[in-house]
Amino acid sequence: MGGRGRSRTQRKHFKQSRDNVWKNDAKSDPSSAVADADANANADKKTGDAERRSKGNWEPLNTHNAAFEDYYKEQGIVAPEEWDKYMEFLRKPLPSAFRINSSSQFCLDIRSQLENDFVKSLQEEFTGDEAEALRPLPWYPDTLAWHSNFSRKQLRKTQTLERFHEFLKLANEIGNITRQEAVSMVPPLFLDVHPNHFVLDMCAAPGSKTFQLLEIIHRTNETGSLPSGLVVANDVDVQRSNLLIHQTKRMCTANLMVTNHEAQDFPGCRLSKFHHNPSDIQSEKGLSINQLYFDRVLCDVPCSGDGTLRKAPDIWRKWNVGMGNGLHCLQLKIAMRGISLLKDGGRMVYSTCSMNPVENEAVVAEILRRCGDSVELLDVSNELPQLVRRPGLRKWKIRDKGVWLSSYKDVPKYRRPNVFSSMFPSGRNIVDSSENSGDHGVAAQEDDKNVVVQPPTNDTASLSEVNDDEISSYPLERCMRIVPHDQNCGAFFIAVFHKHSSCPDVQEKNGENAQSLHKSEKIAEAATEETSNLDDTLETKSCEATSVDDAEMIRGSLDNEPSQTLEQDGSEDQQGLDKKETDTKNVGMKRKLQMQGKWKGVDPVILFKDETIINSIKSFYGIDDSFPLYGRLVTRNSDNDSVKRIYYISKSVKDVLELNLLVGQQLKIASVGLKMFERQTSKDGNSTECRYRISSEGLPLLLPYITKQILLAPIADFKHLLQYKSIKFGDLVDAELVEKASKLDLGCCVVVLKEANQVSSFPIKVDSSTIAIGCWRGRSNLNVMVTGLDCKDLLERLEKRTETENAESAEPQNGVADGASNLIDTDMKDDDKNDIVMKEEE
Ligand SMILES: C[S@@+](CC[C@H](N)C(=O)[O-])C[C@H]1O[C@@H](n2cnc3c(N)ncnc32)[C@H](O)[C@@H]1O
Repeated sequence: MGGRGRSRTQRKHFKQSRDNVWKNDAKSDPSSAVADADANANADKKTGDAERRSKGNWEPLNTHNAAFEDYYKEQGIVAPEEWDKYMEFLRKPLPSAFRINSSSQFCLDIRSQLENDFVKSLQEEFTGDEAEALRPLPWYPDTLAWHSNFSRKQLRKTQTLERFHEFLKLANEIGNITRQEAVSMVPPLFLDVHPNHFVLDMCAAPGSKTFQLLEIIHRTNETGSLPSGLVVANDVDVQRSNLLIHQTKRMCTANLMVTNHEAQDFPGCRLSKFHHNPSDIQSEKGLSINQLYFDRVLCDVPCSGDGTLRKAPDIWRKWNVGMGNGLHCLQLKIAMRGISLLKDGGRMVYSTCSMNPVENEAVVAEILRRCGDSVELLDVSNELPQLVRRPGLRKWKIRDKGVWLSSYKDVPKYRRPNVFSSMFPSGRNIVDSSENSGDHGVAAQEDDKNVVVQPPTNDTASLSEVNDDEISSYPLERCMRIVPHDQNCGAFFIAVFHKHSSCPDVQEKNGENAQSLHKSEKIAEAATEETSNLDDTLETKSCEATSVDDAEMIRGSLDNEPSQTLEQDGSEDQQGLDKKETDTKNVGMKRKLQMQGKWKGVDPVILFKDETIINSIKSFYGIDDSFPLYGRLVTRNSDNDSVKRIYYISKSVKDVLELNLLVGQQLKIASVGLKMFERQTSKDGNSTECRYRISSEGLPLLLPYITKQILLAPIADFKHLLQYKSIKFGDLVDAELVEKASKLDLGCCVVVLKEANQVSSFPIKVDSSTIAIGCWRGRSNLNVMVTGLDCKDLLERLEKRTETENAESAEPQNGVADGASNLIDTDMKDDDKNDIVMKEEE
């Protein structure tokens, strides 16, 4: 079928992505060269590296940082005898990795191409280490994730490698594979997601993990049906969210909602806060939910990012202890909000791409402390056994202002607004009788923290009770730390929580005060501001890390932010689509409408109810009644006359949207739904009875229900269409196709590839293997409405299939006969090509 994942990703932002700083390093071996376009590589690099380059200064990057080495040596992050190896790997460029998108229609073809073509041909070409340079990641299910370690030099060396490089580039651009750091693929695998789950990805941009979550949600759904779950992908950064929106477009999903909130304040959408009798409202509206609770929460928080040193070596220069210390509070707040949004029985994964215990084990321990028996840190040592990981630490220290601190009692009073008891292994606060409550030291702060969550009483201790060498009492060895030298990858930290029951204090406080700052949070934020003024400032902007400073800056800019996502009508104008329609009246109208939405600068999501338009679409394409259209279409424009794009939403998304309306639009929705219909701009189109064409993203879902404007094309005509994009009826080979095509109404139509032995019967039977493309029936020709890149890819896939089928059918025969039959085939194709070109010239 047109195939989920066939729409081309717009990569404008990726093109502005982080330069591969290893490129500067003349002496290093840039073995990560194939990852140039790594979708995750998006951090701004305005600083030193850019300056150095602009001055033409290409000296190798410094991969030394004494503070970093001192810090991690003291933490015992690896055994002393491993230290040199650990550092050696951290200084090496990161091999690239990619995932075959399981939702791609060609997933199996791609896997077999890798296994049977590239792995074999590369093995023949290379020996020794190079032979291992392309291999599946053993721990990833179904051989769908791959490690590739060829240097740029190697990629130019042989034809096989050049072909492999071309394959990777095209597959990535089309959306058949996703380039993603190997360790970054791990957290979603531990989340145990099912298609019926409501999943929240709290800090989701640029979206590589969201993409994985969506793939799992869609894993088992049959052609033309949608899963009952959904993914809410949230990120505070609007620009990074736009990357996510483009990235996930390739999924062609109606089960995704993208929001822009500070994750620590993610709205709970509680109906009971707005209505005295929420159950009446709920049953009256047919809602199945009265609050946003999730079965799964992914909490991939902003972090210092030192696990990405191999990919982003500029971190060597920037790293300082303040980065981790300054993020601890925010990470904790986000994780606690995640727990409170989790259903009883639900699972949350907390992850960072940092190796720092203050961002990792300290946060995990504090969650357990605050939640008591309601939450359990799971032992997942039996899951993904092939993934090499190390147990979490139970002992660590805090470094602040050049001093090592083993316990909170060592923290000087003036540093207590910055260094919190939760950062230490015991998490113990100190009750010091010399401190009175009027003091802005820890007592006041901890009092304040208790406004949010009552810590267990044994959380405070007298000075004499606290050991110098603290060890956490929680089973933190259940956490996982992935280090680079174990399996030649980046570093990552993962902890998996199970929520047994709600923790009433946490839940209530978070729910009630979702939009406001607590006094303690204000103190923490003041402390953060102070931290950022210190020598050891928070300055990371690495790809997978965003500092508190960024979040603050972004928060400030949100109010002035224009409609930025493509989903919003404002940016449609930017794209130059149908400009004439944006007359002064409409602009005025749109402004007014925007004002009506709760979120300034964000067009509200509106249920599309125009029956005349819906009926015209339904009857033009003969959409079967079993496909629910009414109540499932949304737009970002309430003026029906100027609606250009109509999106389709799943039942789960519909429920959330309705709840959101009832609770006063708490959710700031950047993008929602699957683009299904687009207003056609062609002159022919305006003369048809239906003014909307089916978008290529929407086609896979709608295809089984279309009974009109649909054609069945044999392989020769189908290939010609892909090759020449426009074919006159007279040039089509198949007489039946010519007859049927000329009888269609002018406008959008669908062309389905006729399988070898398929008989032409209507309605056309489709399944997950059906290949179809959107076309335009003009006065005398058929025009393809698929991007050139998609045509190229699809054509190559069809050629590949034909080759395989030919090879299989020719197997018992001798080699001479094989060659002959291929030659004839090729000659015929050339004849056909000439035929068409000649006729076009006529
Ligand atoms: C580690 S990255 C997430 C990577 C993402 N999960 C992925 O796999 O592509 C952290 C993200 O957190 C976002 N962020 C920072 N502060 C945040 C906050 N307070 N609330 C929500 N998102 C935040 C950043 O914009 C950044 O995109």
